[in-house]
Amino acid sequence: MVMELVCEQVGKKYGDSLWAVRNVSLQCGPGMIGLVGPNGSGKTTLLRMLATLLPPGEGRILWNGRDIRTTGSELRQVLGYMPQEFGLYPEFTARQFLRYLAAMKGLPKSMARRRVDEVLEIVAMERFAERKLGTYSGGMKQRIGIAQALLNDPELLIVDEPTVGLDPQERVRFRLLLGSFTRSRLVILSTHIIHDVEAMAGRLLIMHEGQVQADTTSEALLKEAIGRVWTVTTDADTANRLQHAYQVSGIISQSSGITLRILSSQRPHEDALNVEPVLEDAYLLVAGVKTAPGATL
Ligand SMILES: Nc1ncnc2c1ncn2[C@@H]1O[C@H](COP(=O)(O)OP(=O)(O)OP(=O)(O)O)[C@@H](O)[C@H]1O
Repeated sequence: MVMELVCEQVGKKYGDSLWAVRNVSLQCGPGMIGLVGPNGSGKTTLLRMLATLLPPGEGRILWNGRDIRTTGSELRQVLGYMPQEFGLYPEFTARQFLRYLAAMKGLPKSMARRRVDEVLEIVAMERFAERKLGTYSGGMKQRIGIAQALLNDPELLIVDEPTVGLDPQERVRFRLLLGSFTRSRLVILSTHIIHDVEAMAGRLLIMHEGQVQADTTSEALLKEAIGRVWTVTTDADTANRLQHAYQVSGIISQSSGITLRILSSQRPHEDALNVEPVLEDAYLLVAGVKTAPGATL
């Protein structure tokens, strides 16, 4: 089965001057791609263009070699999309809601009933299928969001910030669930939290101000960060000075002093110890983001 998504210098401008996405060129095949970047970096805009919900202002998007501007309905047949916010009808049960969406997506009635049961099973929600959506937790709602995106057994699954609002346990469950889909599909998952994709995505696209700043892998990112991550335990004044002078990826306050995790090519302090990077350090080095004080090590 061919499964290729290509972006050729794709751009989108809102109003006269704000380029939400600019000059994005990509070639994507099966597997999971993590689209990572801070809020406002253009992830949603790019995903909406890929999902045919927004026409590109510039450039072309090709699915299996054909421009989706003219063959959008073909792509929509094999597309599952879970937007950042989707409307759930609180009075519907999960089963009613999914049957309704299956009908909207044009699945024949006989097939729809079976498929609704299948997707409920995939997201492990059969037990709650007769409960009203208004009574669901955030994690349960997200599972239904994924279930609706899977109704047509999509080749291309696009998921926009699925873990926002989930508690840590729900996050882990959700990651495992998504990870199980990737084998025979192209899954694009956007997040501003690198942990959401670190174990699953073979490829990471780091977005910054509408552009793909890095097209890389977790391993390559980590490799680049070797030798550039330090910890130092010091007094409050020195810690304060270091925080202003360097990029900091973590802070812990202890009775022995304040321990900073510092990202720097050079040793930031004579007592600083070089430590092994984790993906978050590596990402912050590329993204150049200063972490707010209070972040954990
Ligand atoms: N409909 C719109 N009209 C005007 N500006 C918009 C619109 N949608 C997004 N933007 C702007 O475009 C830029 C990119 O936004 P976008 O939502 O694509 O980023 P994002 O990385 O998905 O962020 P978030 O996770 O916060 O949604 C931001 O500056 C945003 O304010």
